[in-house]
Amino acid sequence: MRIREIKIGKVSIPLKKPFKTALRQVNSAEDIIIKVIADTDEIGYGNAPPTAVITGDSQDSVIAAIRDTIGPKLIGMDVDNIETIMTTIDTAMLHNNSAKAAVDIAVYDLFGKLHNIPLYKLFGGYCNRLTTDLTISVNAPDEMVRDSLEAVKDGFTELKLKVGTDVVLDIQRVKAIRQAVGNDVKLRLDANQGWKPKEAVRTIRRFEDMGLTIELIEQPVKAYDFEGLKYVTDHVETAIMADESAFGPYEVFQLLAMRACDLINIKLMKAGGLHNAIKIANLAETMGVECMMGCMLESKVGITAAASLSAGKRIVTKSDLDAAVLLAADPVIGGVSFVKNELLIPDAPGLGITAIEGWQEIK
Ligand SMILES: C[C@H](N)C(=O)N[C@H](CCC(=O)O)C(=O)O
Ligand SMILES: [Mg+2]
Repeated sequence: MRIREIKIGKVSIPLKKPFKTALRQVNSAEDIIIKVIADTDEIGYGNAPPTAVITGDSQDSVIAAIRDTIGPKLIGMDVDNIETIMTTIDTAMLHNNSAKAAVDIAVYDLFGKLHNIPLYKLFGGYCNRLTTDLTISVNAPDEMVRDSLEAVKDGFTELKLKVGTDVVLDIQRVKAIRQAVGNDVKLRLDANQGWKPKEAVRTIRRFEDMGLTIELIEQPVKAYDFEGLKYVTDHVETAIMADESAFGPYEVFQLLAMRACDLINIKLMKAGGLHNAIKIANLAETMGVECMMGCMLESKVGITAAASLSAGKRIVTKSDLDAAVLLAADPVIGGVSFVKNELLIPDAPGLGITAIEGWQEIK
């Protein structure tokens, strides 16, 4: 099976509610969905939601990287030679990790189809269902309480609360939500780089003194501030997770060597795809550091790829794969299915995706 052509399309999917973090606010998921087509007419699907504030990628940069630089190098390559394909993607250009991720996911999808194996089994087959949290956007405390209660009513037992805009408000937010949802719901926080190191320590200690029982806190400080992240990790009891700091395998290697965090959030769009995400999981496992599989605001293509890796690997013990739940529509036929807070991974070959409704090629 050889790669014959790569087609690129855009989808714009409205969100059920505006998505707000300390870094950005959006009302829709703007995803690039690609088709890598083999000489057998088999299609591998991949996606790249450009998240400029986190990865530096825009729609135009993703399209140009795939169309003009990465894609042409792959035409005619044998899908069975996946190791060489992955090196070709990785070395085609610097950065542009979301574009690389889209192509990498689609090639893995084809590889799974070629060998008639679902990707979660290819990656280790540890389990075939996952529990995801649901993200609560950062808003006024009463609005976040309403959103949290609605999520619990819908069956979510783990909530990821966005904070990081104002420490005084953040304490009010978390206190009000803990009081409203009770002690059986797990609360994880994501500050999306919004705090300074000392401010983070003071705030997290307040949560601890108030007995708010926070499972983990994602990315309290700036992505580049590894020393600041370590300072926070060393000075609080609560588990600290690196997200934006934990970009690709090299950054994760550095964070692990520094013991700068307790947990790693793996995202395909930061890592540049499944190939590098596997390296991250292996590095973390070597150091005994558990991982969460996270996502951007993206279609079910990327969620299925991320869920397949998460289900395959034992070291990935947590999932923040809620993007498809936040979307008001799902154009992806096949892939993972959602039952309340559970993702069920299909046993079909590759990603198990058969079509994208309304997908239109852009030239
Ligand atoms: C959607 C997911 N639950 C999430 O919160 N991801 C964010 C970044 C996503 C974005 O801004 O599009 C995160 O973990 O920081
Ligand atoms: Mg995060």
